[in-house]
Amino acid sequence: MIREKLGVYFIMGSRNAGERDPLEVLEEALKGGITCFQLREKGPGAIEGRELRAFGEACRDLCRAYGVPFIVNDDVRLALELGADGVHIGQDDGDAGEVRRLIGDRILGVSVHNLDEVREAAAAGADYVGIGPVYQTTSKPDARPVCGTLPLREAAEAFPELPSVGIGGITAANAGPVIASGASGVSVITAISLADDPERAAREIRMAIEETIRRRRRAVT
Ligand SMILES: Cc1ncc(COP(=O)(O)OP(=O)(O)O)c(N)n1
Ligand SMILES: Cc1ncsc1CCOP(=O)(O)O
Ligand SMILES: [Mg+2]
Repeated sequence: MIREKLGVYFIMGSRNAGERDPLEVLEEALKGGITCFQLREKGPGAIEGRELRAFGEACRDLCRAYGVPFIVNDDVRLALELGADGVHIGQDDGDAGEVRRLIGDRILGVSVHNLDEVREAAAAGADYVGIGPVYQTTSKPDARPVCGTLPLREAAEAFPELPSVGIGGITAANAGPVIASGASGVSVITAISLADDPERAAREIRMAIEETIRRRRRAVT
């Protein structure tokens, strides 16, 4: 079940780790307990072609070694070449139904911003939706305005069968309300990729969401 794999969904490209080796950062994040990884190669200095494929292969192999799904952002062809476990697309990245046909039963994630888009993603066969930016982010210059946690709550209430993740500005300190709103997980770039200690950062986010889940269980029993 993909829902169980979305808890701490780390996203990174080769340029998101500052001065550090991104593969070392990914391995530390895996040791810290991330549950899903997305290769998102964007922005200044983004690599492409053979270099990107080699980086993608190294990310994929690390994820495999830790039993964590490896998702590719935007690029269906790269995902298929790398034998990725799935693809994540946004509203401007093509038709979700067509991507579903191209990737077969691999994981399909779709970015959404309102209930109409959630409905369309579900109809196209999405396995999960990404909703955000929940909080202020510096990682996506073309992000929509901050939406807070309300769209996560609305999506969880209207489409309980479709798992969601919150994204944008999420840290261990503010992950709780995202999960409390009904999301199955949190997607994170900066709070892990630029942490002094990515392993500890990943572990702290995981502990924060597990604590929220425990509190919710206690509240309903
Ligand atoms: C899990 C997750 N949620 C949302 C996004 C954003 O996708 P998109 O809107 O297509 O923006 P880019 O990431 O392509 O810049 C995501 N990548 N992952
Ligand atoms: C890809 C994306 N989509 C919405 S916000 C965002 C960036 C999230 O990065 P960060 O965790 O650094 O805020
Ligand atoms: Mg995209």
